[in-house]
Amino acid sequence: MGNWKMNGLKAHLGEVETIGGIAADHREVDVGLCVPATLIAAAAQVRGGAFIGAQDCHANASGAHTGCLSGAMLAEAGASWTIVGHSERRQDQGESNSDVAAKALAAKAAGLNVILCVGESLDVRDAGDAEAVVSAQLLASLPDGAAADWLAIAYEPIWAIGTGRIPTMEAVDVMHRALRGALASRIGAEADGMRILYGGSMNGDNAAELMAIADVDGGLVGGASLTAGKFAPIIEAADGVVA
Ligand SMILES: O=C[C@H](O)COP(=O)(O)O
Repeated sequence: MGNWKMNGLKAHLGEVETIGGIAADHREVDVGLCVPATLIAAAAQVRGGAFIGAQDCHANASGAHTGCLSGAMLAEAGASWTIVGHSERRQDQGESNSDVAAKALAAKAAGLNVILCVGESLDVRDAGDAEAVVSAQLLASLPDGAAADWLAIAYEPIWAIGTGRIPTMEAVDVMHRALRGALASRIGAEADGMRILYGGSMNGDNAAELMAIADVDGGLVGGASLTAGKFAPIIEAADGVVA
């Protein structure tokens, strides 16, 4: 899944169209782009084989929430997915774990699939507490009724986002196993099928190795999803892992 964050104008819809065409050639892989809300409707017109997603969803279905968008609005515009709980929103908008769980439930109620993000700061990583802290964050953010047919998790170490740095493959493996275990402690066997994506400086050079890790089921990709040229090798790497 690509996350365009606060990037993209109508001039960039050609990238959506090209990525949609590549997605159509890789049907074994679920490919999507979470574009700015202003582009959802137009992107949905040219999406080809790619899903279109939003980047946030309000916890309420309607009401006096100036500047916010409900799940129904996002779905009507053409989104079939939304991200909730991205670290940039947790930080910039002060979203708490319970806010994130409420947003996920509201998105599900509107028929959206959801990617719920978790991840640790560099201080937490350096202190050696990352698995415990992120597992606790996940369980505190997990909505009631969490199930693999509508919810995916994205593990994004905050210090790896947009920095070109990634954890060692071993560290990713250890974290994803821990998150799978945390999920299992709450939802039992349903955890086996829930996709856990890795995010944070994934690119065409590291995607294959990251996605070959047993409990890594895909990627949440920022910068390298902005152009078809950079996103295509990641889609191809995912297809190679599926094959
Ligand atoms: O949502 C995507 C992530 O924050 C990763 O961003 P990045 O690939 O630019 O590091």
